[in-house]
Amino acid sequence: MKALKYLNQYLWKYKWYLILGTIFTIVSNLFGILPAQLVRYALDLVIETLDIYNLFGGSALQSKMYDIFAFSILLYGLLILAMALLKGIFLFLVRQTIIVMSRHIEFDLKNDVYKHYQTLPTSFFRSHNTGDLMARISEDVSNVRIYVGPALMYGINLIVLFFLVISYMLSVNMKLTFYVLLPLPLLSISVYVVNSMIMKRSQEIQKQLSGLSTFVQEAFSGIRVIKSFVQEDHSFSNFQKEAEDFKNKSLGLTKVDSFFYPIILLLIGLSNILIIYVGGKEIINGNLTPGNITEFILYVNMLTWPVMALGWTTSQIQRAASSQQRINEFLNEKTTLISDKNVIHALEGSITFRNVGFNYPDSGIQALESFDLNIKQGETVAILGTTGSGKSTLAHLLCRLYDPTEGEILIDNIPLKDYDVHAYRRQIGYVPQDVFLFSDSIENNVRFGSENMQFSRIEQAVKDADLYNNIKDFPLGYETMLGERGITLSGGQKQRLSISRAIARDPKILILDDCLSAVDTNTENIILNNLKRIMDQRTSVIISHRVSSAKLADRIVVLDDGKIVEQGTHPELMAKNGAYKELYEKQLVSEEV
Ligand SMILES: Nc1ncnc2c1ncn2[C@@H]1O[C@H](COP(=O)(O)OP(=O)(O)OP(=O)(O)O)[C@@H](O)[C@H]1O
Repeated sequence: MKALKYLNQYLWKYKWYLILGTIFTIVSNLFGILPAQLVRYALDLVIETLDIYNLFGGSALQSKMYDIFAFSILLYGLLILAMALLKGIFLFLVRQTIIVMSRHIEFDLKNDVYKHYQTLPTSFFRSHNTGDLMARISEDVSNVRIYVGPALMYGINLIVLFFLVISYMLSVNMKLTFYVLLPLPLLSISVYVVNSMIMKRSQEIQKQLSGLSTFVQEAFSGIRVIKSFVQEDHSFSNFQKEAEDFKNKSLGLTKVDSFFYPIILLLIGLSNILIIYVGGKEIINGNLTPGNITEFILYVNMLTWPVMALGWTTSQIQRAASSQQRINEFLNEKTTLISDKNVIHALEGSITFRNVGFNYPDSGIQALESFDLNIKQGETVAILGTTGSGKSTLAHLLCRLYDPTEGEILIDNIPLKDYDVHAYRRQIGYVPQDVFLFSDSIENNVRFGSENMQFSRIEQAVKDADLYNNIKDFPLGYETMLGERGITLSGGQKQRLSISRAIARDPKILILDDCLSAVDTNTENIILNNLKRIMDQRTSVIISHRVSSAKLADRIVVLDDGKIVEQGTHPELMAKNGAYKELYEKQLVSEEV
């Protein structure tokens, strides 16, 4: 329950909706209760007048009496109708305030969670699956919305109605009120017991649903692998297992739910029997009129729905509390990639790795060890190495997706940790190893959020990445839509589009992480030559496992197991007869083959 405190800030923000909603709830309930009294007046009037009416049997006065009597009944009827209409209007206003408030809160909370997700480090996204992230921002926020919307509305309604109905009941007859309310403690206990069971089962269902979404998301992201390995049946049977588990858990919840309503109806029925029995005795004793009994029955039935909703409301509140707790868990996660000084500096582009060591926090794998490297402003450095030697890790550290666990990185002799993260990243062009394109047009994928980027710049970037001729051949040109992960493009085209995106923003430091692996050596040459031209006076770090990518670099650094084993120019390294030469000759032979 404590977790729900987090929502108070939103309730405070939209307090007027809540205050007005409460006022409308009180008014609508008043218009709901008054008809019960009108029914009592009308019924008592009928019973009392009927005797007098019969007394004047046959006389002219009787028909006159009938007219007055009929008119009075009609008036009561019209009044009851008017009250129902007014109650309806105010109920509409209750929904227009409290439910509208809940939608505003849902919107704010979703935005806050999304905004917070974006501040979290990459390690966070590695240690939590996408299904879980999605579940917390969608289902959990929806559960919380139900608490600040319908649950709060029914809760306020129940309190107001209870207060009004019970005070009216007490004013009519204390003894009858006592008997009518006798089953209430029993009701509360059963509501509590059943709700605890509902709660436990709902949590299990929620967990299962998160697992199910992760499974489906992963299966369809990897659908090509599933199909090519003919694993559809296997994948389906795994899905069925998960879905079956979900179904069984849901059925368990339905079973508990089905107990809930009959219990409440039984207890309400018990109250009705008590009214008739005790009320009947009170009529005999002359303390009550038949109108009072009808009024009481109406009151008790008026309480039926809110009392039933009480169970639903408490279970929703508990469900919202567990959802909010899950949301808070993520909201309490703080990024470690903070900067005390927030230096904003126009980069020149010199990079220094000083005794850098790095262990991945989630796996503990040491990817870099005592790594020292100086890259001058304007230099093009190629990083070569076997797989798993730590090349991509260097790119991650340069983009400050992680901080080194030892040593430090200096950019223009200022520690990278001191830079304002966003201002720094804006001056970096990073092409990741696993290309990611958005389901949007080619133009928007290159522009990528830079609304003011001139089209000529996009066009030039596309030309420099040697993608221009391909785009020209597409019927829709730059407007060609790319499916999820850009499946309409070939691997090499995707890589080139990703390069265009990085160079279009005119970076001061360009980091290419093995992003020429899917293009042929000829295209690779064209791109590298263009990059040499556009990155003149700017720094480029070209990571690759192919020596061909290194040929235009000013310097080549060879990595092995997180350490530099060789560095120098191509002729220098060839003369060394070491790892580079071995790699070069191996790749040359395989290319010739
Ligand atoms: N996010 C991660 N979490 C945990 N360990 C990681 C992560 N990324 C990489 N590693 C590990 O760190 C080591 C270096 O990986 P890195 O990706 O830097 O190698 P690489 O040289 O770029 O390899 P490749 O050429 O195959 O991409 C590897 O042992 C790898 O398993």
